[in-house]
Amino acid sequence: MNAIEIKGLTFSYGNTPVLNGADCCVPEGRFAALIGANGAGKSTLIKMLLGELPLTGENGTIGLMGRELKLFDSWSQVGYVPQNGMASYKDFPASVEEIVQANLYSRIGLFRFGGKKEKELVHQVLSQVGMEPFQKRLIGKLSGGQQQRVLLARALVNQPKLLILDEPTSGVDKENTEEFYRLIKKFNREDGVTVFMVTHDRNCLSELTDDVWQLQDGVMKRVIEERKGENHGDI
Ligand SMILES: Nc1ncnc2c1ncn2[C@@H]1O[C@H](COP(=O)(O)OP(=O)(O)OP(=O)(O)O)[C@@H](O)[C@H]1O
Repeated sequence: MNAIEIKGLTFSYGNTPVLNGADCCVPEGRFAALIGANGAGKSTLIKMLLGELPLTGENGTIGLMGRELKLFDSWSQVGYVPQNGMASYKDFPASVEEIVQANLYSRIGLFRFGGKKEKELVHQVLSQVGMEPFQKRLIGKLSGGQQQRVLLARALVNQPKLLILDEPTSGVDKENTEEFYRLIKKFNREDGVTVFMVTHDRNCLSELTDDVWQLQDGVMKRVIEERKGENHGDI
């Protein structure tokens, strides 16, 4: 089964076309990267995948986990890590554990507090990403790299089958970037989570990914795998 299947996807902001018949598929269990120049439409494509931008019959089709997007309702199977997720929320009044637990709302209910089981899940996933010691800290008081690890824990707390990341290490230092990559590689290789990651960091491609897709002129093509160890720098 394909975790993601995109066929003939088109999208315009007003009269400005961004996607122009994009096709792509990510089989279950794979680690795929999406690369492309600034403004190529990568974030637009991610927003369409997440149902944040409208998809009509004329825009082509998107399948998630074998279901058409408009019929898809298993959103707890999809984890999402945005770019610089907490950068604009320096004073956000929530602790690390509250941020992660909030993503369990579909099982807890919006106006209820989590029980022992939910708290255990939160602590378990924070410990997997090395952030358990920070669980009581306010999210806005952590470094960018630490915040991204918390957002990874938040995405993983529902044990998703598909993890979508939009430039998750942008603005994060080298050491934290490597740690972040080590974590997602582990979740992909050991737990079988399918990964679809937008990135400008070509150095990570050969080490991490099974497939690399490039978005250019509104269409997607699979590009030849990078050779391990070659340094192509940023796109
Ligand atoms: N809400 C919007 N309204 C109008 N145009 C938009 C909107 N969002 C993005 N665009 C335009 O659509 C194009 C694609 O933007 P998008 O953010 O998807 O590119 P990207 O590949 O993610 O870029 P980057 O690598 O810089 O993050 C750009 O030309 C951008 O200016």
